[in-house]
Amino acid sequence: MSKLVLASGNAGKLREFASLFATHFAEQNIELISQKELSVEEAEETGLSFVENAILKARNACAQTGLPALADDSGLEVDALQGAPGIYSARYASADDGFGSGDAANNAKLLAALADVPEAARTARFQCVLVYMRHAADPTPQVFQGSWEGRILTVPEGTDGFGYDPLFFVPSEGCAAASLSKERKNQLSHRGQAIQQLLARWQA
Ligand SMILES: O=P(O)(O)OP(=O)(O)OP(=O)(O)OC[C@H]1O[C@@H](n2cnc3c(O)ncnc32)[C@H](O)[C@@H]1O
Ligand SMILES: [Mg+2]
Repeated sequence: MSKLVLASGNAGKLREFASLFATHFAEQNIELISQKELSVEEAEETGLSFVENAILKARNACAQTGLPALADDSGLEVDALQGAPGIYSARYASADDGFGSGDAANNAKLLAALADVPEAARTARFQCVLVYMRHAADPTPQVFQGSWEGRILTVPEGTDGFGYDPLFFVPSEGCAAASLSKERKNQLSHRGQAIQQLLARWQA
C-alpha cells in the first residue's frame, strides 16, 4: 500500500476526494491520508494563481511528512465581479467587511455583491488545480485542471456539498450544486474533472 497525503484542511474537499478515490483508485493500493492526521501545519497561500498555491500546499505537506502529496487549490470566478473571489474564495468575507468568515459569510457577501446583477449576467465557474508532488524538491510537479460552468443564484438552495455550492446553479442539471448527490457532483465538477485527468495520466 503506498501512502499519499492529501494536503487540504477542507472537510468538504476531503469527503469528495475519499469518494473519488474509492471509485477510481480501488485497485491501485493507494492509502489516502489527510494532512491533519499527520499533524501537518497548513501552508500559507501566498501565490497569485491557483497553481502556485497548490504547489505551495503540496510541497509543504511533502516537507513535513516525507511522503508524496496531492493538493487542491480551487475557487469561484464570477464574471460580473471580474473573476473575484477567485484565488481568494476561502477568505472572501471577513470581519472587516461585517460578514464574518466561513462558508455562510462568503455566500452572504457574494449575494450582496451581486444584488443588482440580472440573471443573464450572473455567469460563473469553479476552477480546480490539483498538484501531485513525489517529494518536497520534486522539479516536475504533475498539474491537472478542471473548470465547471454555472450561474449564481439569488437565494441559496440545497443542503449537500460545501462552500459556494448552495449558490452555484448547474444548468445541465437544473439545480444548485448543493442539490446534487456527491456522486453526481463528482462526475461533473471541476474537482472531478481534474481527478479524472490524474487517473488518465497515472494509468497511461
Ligand atoms: O486550502 P485547503 O486547505 O485545501 O482548504 P480551503 O478551503 O482553504 O481551500 P482553497 O484555499 O482551495 O479555497 C477554495 C475555496 O473555494 C470554494 N470552493 C472550492 N471548491 C468548491 C466546491 O466544489 N464547491 C463549493 N465551493 C468550493 C470553497 O469556499 C473553498 O473554501
Ligand atoms: Mg486554502
